[in-house]
Amino acid sequence: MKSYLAAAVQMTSVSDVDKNLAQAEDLIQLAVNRGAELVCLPENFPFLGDESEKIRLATEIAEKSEKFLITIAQRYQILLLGGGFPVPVSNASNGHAGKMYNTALLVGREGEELARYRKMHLFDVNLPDGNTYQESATILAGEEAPPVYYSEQYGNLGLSVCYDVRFPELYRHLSKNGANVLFVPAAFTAFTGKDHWQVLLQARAIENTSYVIAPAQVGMHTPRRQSHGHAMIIDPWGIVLADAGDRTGVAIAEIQPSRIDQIRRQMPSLQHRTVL
Ligand SMILES: O=C(O)CNC(=O)[C@H](CS)NC(=O)CCC(=O)C(=O)O
Repeated sequence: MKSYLAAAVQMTSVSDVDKNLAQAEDLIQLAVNRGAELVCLPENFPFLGDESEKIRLATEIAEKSEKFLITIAQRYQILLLGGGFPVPVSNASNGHAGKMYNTALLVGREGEELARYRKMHLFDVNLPDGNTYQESATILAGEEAPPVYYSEQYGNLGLSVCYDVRFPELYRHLSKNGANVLFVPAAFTAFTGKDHWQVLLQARAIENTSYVIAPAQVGMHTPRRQSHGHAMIIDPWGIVLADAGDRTGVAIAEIQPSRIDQIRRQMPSLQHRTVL
């Protein structure tokens, strides 16, 4: 593994797929110009809007998103994570007609698929601010544990999506399988984000002595849907290395193998796990 720059993109996706992909490319270009070799896009990067429109556009969103990730990874010669987009369930005869998986896809420099993960934990929550979220109305929960992509150059990259961050056992699974860089692409609500987002991310970094790369949605998507922002990169000690604040942009930081080794020597908690 080498030292390299990683970027967590922060954007405001709306219900216009082409506009979102254009915004994503602008921000990827910004990150690449600053030297990033691994760039991560947030959950819902190609679409964030009305649920019925998402269902109507699902096939188009899925196709355009995959094509975009492949084309852009090749064009800029980067590793590119698409942090979450709907992919229609292929076998519609199994009782899940019209449902989708909230899918994260990691693509390599030649446009090759490196890893894929279907979000396991669905955000079915009524918030005290009056907003209700029923992700399971349109999304089917993934049934396979998240993968680790083992890279000689970039480290062992563990996948997850958004609400997963509240389930530490998922990250334990990743670190047990060797992950030392964890992706948490998100569209965190403004309401929960202000109190929970950074704390949860730092906890996942500290307890797994791993880097956390957390791209984010920010701002108003619809008149009722606002995201918290603060895309960030956190080191294995839990220190926030970069924070994109509350506007669109990129959080960029160096991922250093020597830092992972150092922290895992200083705080060998992964070696002290007991079976409960
Ligand atoms: O709605 C869509 O179009 C796509 N899905 C999302 O944006 C997902 C599910 S609603 N958002 C989250 O998981 C937020 C979690 C969160 O904010 C928390 O855990 O506090």
